[in-house]
Amino acid sequence: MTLPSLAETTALIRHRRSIKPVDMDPQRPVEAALLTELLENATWAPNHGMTEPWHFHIFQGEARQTLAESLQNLYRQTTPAAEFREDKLKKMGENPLLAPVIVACVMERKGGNKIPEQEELEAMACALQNLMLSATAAGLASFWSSPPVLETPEFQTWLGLQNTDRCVGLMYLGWPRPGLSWPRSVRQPIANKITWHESAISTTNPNA
Ligand SMILES: Cc1cc2nc3c(=O)[nH]c(=O)nc-3n(C[C@H](O)[C@H](O)[C@H](O)COP(=O)(O)O)c2cc1C
Repeated sequence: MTLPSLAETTALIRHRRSIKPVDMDPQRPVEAALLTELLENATWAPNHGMTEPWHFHIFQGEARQTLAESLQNLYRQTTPAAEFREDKLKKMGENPLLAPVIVACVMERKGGNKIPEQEELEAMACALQNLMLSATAAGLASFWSSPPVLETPEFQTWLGLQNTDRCVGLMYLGWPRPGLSWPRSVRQPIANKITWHESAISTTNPNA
């Protein structure tokens, strides 16, 4: 097996962008075999205790309309009046119809008393990054959306989740619409984010 070089891996990681559903081609399907491969790659994420806490609910075809209507109904039902926004409601109805596939990514709690929930959520984030990088490598656009409605008991009931499960996001996947210019992004210089520890330092608390 030939592994991608570091330069190729770097290029893939830096090429991945959040591409909104409006920039996807809703007419062009994502083949089931490809989608399955991407989701299988997601499951190769690190996970403490090998609990493999993921479950993926795939919405495509007419199921997207059901998802859109349900998101809108749940948003109306669960959003406090002071936070309610017409533009958000509209997007919830539109977005699922703009992408050919939406994957509701669920953390199914498996760790019991041994593995903290936080660690199973962290494993989910690793899985979603695997999914987005694999999608990017295949030429697909991806977008991780996490509207607060996903955290409501009403949404959990609608999707048939246990109350210990958490839907960490809706992953929109699709082919980029023809003519899309791939968005650019920036990151802060890495030097701002690193502290090197090399010389001997005191092992006692200097403030003690
Ligand atoms: C946990 C998580 C949740 C996110 N939820 C949303 C979201 O609800 N809406 C949104 O516009 N972007 C969301 N994003 C995408 C970020 O906005 C995006 O990653 C960021 O702007 C950097 O852009 P890039 O992905 O192109 O590098 C989410 C990302 C993560 C990791």
